[in-house]
Amino acid sequence: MIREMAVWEVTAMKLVIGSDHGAYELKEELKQWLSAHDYSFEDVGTFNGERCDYPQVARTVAQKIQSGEANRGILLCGTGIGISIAANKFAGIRAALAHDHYTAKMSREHNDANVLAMGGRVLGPEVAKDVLATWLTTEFEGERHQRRLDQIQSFETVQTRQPVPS
Ligand SMILES: O=C(CO)[C@H](O)[C@H](O)[C@H](O)COP(=O)(O)O
Repeated sequence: MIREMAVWEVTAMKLVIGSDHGAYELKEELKQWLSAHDYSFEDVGTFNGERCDYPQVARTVAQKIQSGEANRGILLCGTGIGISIAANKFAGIRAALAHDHYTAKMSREHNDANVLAMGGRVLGPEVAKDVLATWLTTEFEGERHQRRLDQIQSFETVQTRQPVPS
């Protein structure tokens, strides 16, 4: 059954947010939106518009989720592509690149995405806020989707660069 999350579930969420220079301005806008909606979050940078490397930001956010310091992450770069690729190298991370309301909703209902990736050079701030709000408040459906996530998780135990057994 699909349901929206209860207020206590939303406020208990520990968020971590990070971006590279390509989405620094979007990060600042989204932080204001999060504060206005009573979400608590940690900003791990970048803290200005100077060029930096998105894999480092992805690693910081992924490791905070792995350690339990945060339970959900928001990652932003120019397109959202590189930073989601990097985050998905970390065990237990399900980073979804979302561009609109539908992909944000599906990333939660079907994929239980624990990281939302967006592109600061792709989305305007109002669309990005809608994507974020949707992702934060949509529940995972479980059932058949859990079976598929279990299959994905089983790939994490396979040695890298070895053929994946069928
Ligand atoms: O997705 C990305 C990389 O795959 C991001 O768009 C980065 O923000 C982008 O590559 C940064 O590029 P820049 O020319 O160094 O600004």
